[in-house]
Amino acid sequence: MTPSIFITGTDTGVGKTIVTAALARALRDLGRDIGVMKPIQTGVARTSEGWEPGDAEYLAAVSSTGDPMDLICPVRLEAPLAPSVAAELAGTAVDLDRVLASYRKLRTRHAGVLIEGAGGITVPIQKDYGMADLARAMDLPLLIVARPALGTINHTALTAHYAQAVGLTVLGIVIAGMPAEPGLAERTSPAAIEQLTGLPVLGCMPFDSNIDVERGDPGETVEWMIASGTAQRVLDRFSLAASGHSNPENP
Ligand SMILES: Nc1ncnc2c1ncn2[C@@H]1O[C@H](COP(=O)(O)OP(=O)(O)OP(=O)(O)O)[C@@H](O)[C@H]1O
Ligand SMILES: C[C@H](N)[C@H](N)CCCCCC(=O)O
Ligand SMILES: [Mg+2]
Repeated sequence: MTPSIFITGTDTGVGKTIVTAALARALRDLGRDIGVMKPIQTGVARTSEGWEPGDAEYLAAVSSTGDPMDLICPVRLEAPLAPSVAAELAGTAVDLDRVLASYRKLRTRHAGVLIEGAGGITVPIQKDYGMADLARAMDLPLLIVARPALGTINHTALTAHYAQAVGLTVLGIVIAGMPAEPGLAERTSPAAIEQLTGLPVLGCMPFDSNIDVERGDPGETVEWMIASGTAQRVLDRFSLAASGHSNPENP
């Protein structure tokens, strides 16, 4: 089964783009027809040649899906803020019809699509419409990307509980940027998160100094996605959720 997943994070800057790109490339390498999407990108400057590159360009470069950039990233805003706030500053509103039309088009071009949100799950896109509403409108389960450092238990549990409270299915958690020599918090948080949330930590991606976002170089993260079994665990969790069971311990 080819998955479509909405990738959210416990915060901005936690590694959603790095994880989404590596997962998309890994799933494509495993033979899955996957597209990528960054529906709303904020914090990118408009130049005389168009928009400066952002997450969408990294996702496109790493995954090589070959889709037009205006489908991968239909809405861009200059201010490095939540979409609703950035749109208001620009004197506009996020065009949700355009976002959903692009998503539907990508779904016709691929068997599955990985969608990267902006910031965390409660971030507003319009007044009274946030990332969780978008995930629901797309009818997608979530993957949560979290930091390895102290504080991540609380941020991850809050994200998971909020998502589930508004009716979203959470497939699991990927921790991004695990240091080569993890401290006590980094070593113990994954198990604590699993215990607290009842959700699986599907992988702890190592910190990779070879990642070069501007050059579209994912370092070793694609190989890690496959070799660590993380890509396969994501596939398994998606299949389980699609068959109506969200808890692998109780299939
Ligand atoms: N595994 C990793 N190894 C090394 N650096 C990482 C790793 N994961 C993330 N980073 C670093 O953290 C930065 C932020 O990650 P990323 O851009 O994926 O965050 P994000 O959650 O997508 O943020 P945004 O909300 O802006 O979309 C990256 O530019 C990268 O330098
Ligand atoms: C600009 C940044 N990199 C993201 N694209 C947007 C993050 C919005 C976070 C809003 C918030 O939670 O305060
Ligand atoms: Mg990102």
